[in-house]
Amino acid sequence: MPNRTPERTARPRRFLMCRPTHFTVDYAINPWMDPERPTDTALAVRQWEHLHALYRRLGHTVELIAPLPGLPDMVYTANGATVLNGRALVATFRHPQRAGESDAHQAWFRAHGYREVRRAGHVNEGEGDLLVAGRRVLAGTGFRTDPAAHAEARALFGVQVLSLTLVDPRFYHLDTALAVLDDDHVMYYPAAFSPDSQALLRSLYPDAILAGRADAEVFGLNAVSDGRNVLLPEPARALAAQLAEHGYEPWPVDVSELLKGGGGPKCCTLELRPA
Ligand SMILES: CN(C)C(=N)NCCC[C@H](N)C(=O)O
Repeated sequence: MPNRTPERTARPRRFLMCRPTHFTVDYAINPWMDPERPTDTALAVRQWEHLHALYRRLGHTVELIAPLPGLPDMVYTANGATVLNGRALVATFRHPQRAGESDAHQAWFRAHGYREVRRAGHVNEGEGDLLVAGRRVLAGTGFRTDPAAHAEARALFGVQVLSLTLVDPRFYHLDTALAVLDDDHVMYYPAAFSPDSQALLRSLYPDAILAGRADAEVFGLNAVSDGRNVLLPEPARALAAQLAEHGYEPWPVDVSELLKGGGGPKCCTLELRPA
């Protein structure tokens, strides 16, 4: 715990979300998905609506992309692109089941005046693996995004891109194991990373909040921060308490239905960073 709790400041954000109208789990591309387990689309929609309303209540702007039939994972907009300084690097998905989402995102960014919209030339699952942290991008690899995509992001965005290797298949995207809290503060679950990546994270963020296994396993790190308010899955109670000790305001949200697809609040939220 810090000696003096710092004052945290919220910055209004612009997010892209997709209503889970067609949400279901009828294939398994991550260890959380079980097509045998029933899903309740109406409940997923209610949980999503609560998340959407909470962003608006906290003063954020939410834009919407239309859900398409046959793309049940489209609710996880974080995977559709990475957007920085008005440039959108649109995802190229590892699994064919999600490939159709790339066209939908590309069309959305083109229609909304982004100054550069580029389709990734390598497997790149958007903000699932490329997290903007101030003037750098933290980039995950190991299960989904190809390391070559990190170099492509560096070239397009012109910022430092640091590669981090994930080693536990349950934490298959970087945003399941690490959340950016503000430009220079993060929280993460060390065991999800290779020893080299753990050492890099320790040196970059000596005052990071370290999540325990129980909180990581309920997707507590799949969180969205505006610099002060942090939305995270409701069962991650110890992590919420750690956030409060560090001056953040935790907002527990019930995303139990959306977790059946292997995604939480962050997965449902792509940050748009205009020029
Ligand atoms: C935090 N995560 C993992 C995300 N950013 N996205 C969720 C993607 C879920 C989808 N069924 C898949 O496996 O691709």
